[in-house]
Amino acid sequence: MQTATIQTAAPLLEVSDFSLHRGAAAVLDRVGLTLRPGETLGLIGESGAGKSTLAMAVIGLLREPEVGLSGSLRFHGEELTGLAEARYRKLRGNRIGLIFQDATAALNPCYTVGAQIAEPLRRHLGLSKWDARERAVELMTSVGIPEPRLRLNAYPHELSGGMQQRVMIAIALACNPELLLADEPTSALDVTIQAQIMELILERVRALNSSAIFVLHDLALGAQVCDRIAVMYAGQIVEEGPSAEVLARPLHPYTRGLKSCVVELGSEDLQPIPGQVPPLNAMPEGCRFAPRCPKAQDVCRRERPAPETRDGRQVACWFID
Ligand SMILES: Nc1ncnc2c1ncn2[C@@H]1O[C@H](COP(=O)(O)OP(=O)(O)OP(=O)(O)O)[C@@H](O)[C@H]1O
Repeated sequence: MQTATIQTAAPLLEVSDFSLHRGAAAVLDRVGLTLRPGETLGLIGESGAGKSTLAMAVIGLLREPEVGLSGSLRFHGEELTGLAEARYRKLRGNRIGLIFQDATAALNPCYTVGAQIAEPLRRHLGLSKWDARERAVELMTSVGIPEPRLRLNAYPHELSGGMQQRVMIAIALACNPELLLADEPTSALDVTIQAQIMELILERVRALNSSAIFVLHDLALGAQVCDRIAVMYAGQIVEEGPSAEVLARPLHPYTRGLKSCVVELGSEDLQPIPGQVPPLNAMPEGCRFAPRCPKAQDVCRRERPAPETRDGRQVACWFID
């Protein structure tokens, strides 16, 4: 979709001031994001930043009373926090698809892959057994599974990791979802096929004109495959904006740190970010990055900076250059 069209379209997903607590700990702290139809967003950050937690909350797999929720998650204007499970079931696997990082764990070992691809087609689209089977063959072809008719009857363990991931992509996209959540979709795969699978997901997302959120560790990969990037640190979004600009000129000190890790990797100038992410039960009062930030002043330790619009992006820092 053209960038100008995307910018004016009504949001598909709107996350505002959204927090998620596990006990007293704010795993997500006042997160804000907007995703428009046809847009791809990379959610980038270190392990433990809260990326998967946000994806799981959007798809309704982390709900009250298991966790505490506040703020708002809207899908096509419909509030998702507090949505009845029966309603969520109509969205999940239908209008919102999900790809997990580990297909072996996500696929049911007791059912053939054909049955697992056909299930959402029958449940959400009401296809007959025969039609669902034929559509499953088409979907398997579209994700590059050779001899799909033969493989319909295979159990997950009979397929390679890459083929299992292709099956999961077929399931996630079976009902042409408007939104795809892909949580580290290639990290459990061999390096040699990671790029192929990422390319396949992007190609299918574009073909369906769907929106997608990719949960990733890698800033450079996120910038390469997504229209926009949101950088998360310790449960907060510190910077969000168009990928090329965020990568070329990061404004938040944490994004800069991530970039220097990527760009300098393998060279003698590698500059790892000093220190560690604080534990959930000991988060700093103000900016959560302050203890590791080279620019931190008293105000950073005292008060959390609100996101500010700068050069077409949102940056949460007291000292943006
Ligand atoms: N079931 C759980 N119980 C308690 N704490 C949890 C649970 N799952 C996640 N957490 C904590 O929530 C925080 C966010 O975790 P999350 O998995 O969302 O991060 P992430 O950015 O997706 O990391 P990764 O890239 O490693 O998946 C972490 O501090 C993690 O330890």
